[in-house]
Amino acid sequence: FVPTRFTTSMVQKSASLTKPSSTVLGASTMEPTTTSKEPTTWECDDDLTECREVPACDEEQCRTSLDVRIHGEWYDLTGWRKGHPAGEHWIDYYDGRDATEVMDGFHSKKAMKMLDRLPRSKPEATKALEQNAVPDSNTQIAFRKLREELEAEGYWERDMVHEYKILGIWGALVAGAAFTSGAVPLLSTFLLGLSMTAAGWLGHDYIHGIDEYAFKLRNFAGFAAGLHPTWWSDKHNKHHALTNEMGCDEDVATDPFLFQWAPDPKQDSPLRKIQHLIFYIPFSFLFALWRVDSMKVAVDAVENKRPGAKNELYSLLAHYLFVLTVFPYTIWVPAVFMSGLVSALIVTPTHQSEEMFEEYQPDWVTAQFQSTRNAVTTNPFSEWIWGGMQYQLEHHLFPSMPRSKYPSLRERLIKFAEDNQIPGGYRETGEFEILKMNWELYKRVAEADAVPGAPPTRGRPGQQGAIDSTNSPANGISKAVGA
Ligand code: HEM
Repeated sequence: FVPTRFTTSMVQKSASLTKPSSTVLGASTMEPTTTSKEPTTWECDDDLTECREVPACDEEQCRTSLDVRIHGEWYDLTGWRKGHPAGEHWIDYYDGRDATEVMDGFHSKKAMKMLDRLPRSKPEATKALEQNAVPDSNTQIAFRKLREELEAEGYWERDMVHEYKILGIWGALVAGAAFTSGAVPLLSTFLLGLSMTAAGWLGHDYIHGIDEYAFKLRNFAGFAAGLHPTWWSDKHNKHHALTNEMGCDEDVATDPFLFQWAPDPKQDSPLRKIQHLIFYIPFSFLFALWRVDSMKVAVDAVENKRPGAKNELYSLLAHYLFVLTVFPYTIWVPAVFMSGLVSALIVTPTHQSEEMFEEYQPDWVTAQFQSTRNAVTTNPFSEWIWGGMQYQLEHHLFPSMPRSKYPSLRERLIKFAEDNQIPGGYRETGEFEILKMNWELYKRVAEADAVPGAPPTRGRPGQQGAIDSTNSPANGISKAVGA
């Protein structure tokens, strides 16, 4: 962890010369006469009466410092950002912001300990950063206390009987599908479809997990469901960090087939008007599309040398080798569509009918309560097939906690919501009622007129867009204090 600072002198020089109404011309336009080896740019006043030569800087060089607050302490992550195992786009987004909840939510004990070795922000920067950052709310502070209590009570310890039971059910379904594939193809398709949905939830558990058991099974999603762990981690953790944030959370970016709010006419689609009548078609494609995305990211991850990329690719190849050898395509293709439909019916209603946010939500805890609704299951089959997603709020607040612990959190979270006066409180609705709520939303949006200027579903700066550091609230501060 030796921090290597990016060049800042060029940035400060460039910043001091920049005027709001200036035009920047590329070197090729103005033919600079410099002999410097550094790339240069010319910056001129609007009327071109006065031009200055300024060194150009690429994205990396232009970055000043990257300061993130975690548990009340500011860390300067500038030198380390490239070392972040999940990619620098994650930490860039929190420049000048509080990242306590995402840090606690996504990381192992080992990662939390690494914090001790990271450099703290300069004291002169800290004061300015603190003034500009949104202060921690009482709800966030109370939530951190609750988390500490739960950790002390052993809520992150796995119940291995439960783990082996759910893994065993998956194995039995695959075996059942294989044995019946010749004699009873319809039953085989049904069992294989159920196994794929179950594999999706198990893979989800393991990739979120922060213990040795989960780390060992990280590639299960690739082998058993054909879903790539890094692809899933990027997409799904973004959904956890920025739940229902319009333009950032890809789980609510389902257009042009399904819309959760009336779009701008430019983003509209004729399909919207009938979305409540055809929703099951895009739902059925969920896993098929995820498999295509998984393959793309698998290759990309190997090319970009992301951690574990080769093994993740092999797990996908092993999956296809297995299903193509054991099952005829007339069984496994329909099974992919069936499992997609079942999984989409489960994942969509717990967020889509709740609050959508046009802006970044600094109080992540309150935002999770406002954007999430639990489903109350009515029978043991539902309790199993929902795969822990019925406890969506517990899962969103504590993504790395084993799912078997969620039911016992209900009373505590109800009290937490009351004590902290969270708007809407602890939200839960019967499993069929919640599906109806989702369908009614699709219908309402289908019947609404397009709204000029409505927020887009994609393309707002989220973690992936954060590499453009203009999005960073800390940008100006770092320059001002020369940090
Ligand atoms: C600033 C906000 C941060 C965000 C939003 C973030 C997000 C993430 C995400 C999404 C993952 C992937 C999790 C998975 O797929 O299992 C990850 C992994 C990881 N991150 Fe971060 N991260 C942040 C800061 C940090 C910092 C400051 C450190 C070091 C102190 C760190 C160390 C790690 C490590 C070691 C992993 C690998 C998994 C683990 O051991 O927990 N991250 N991070």
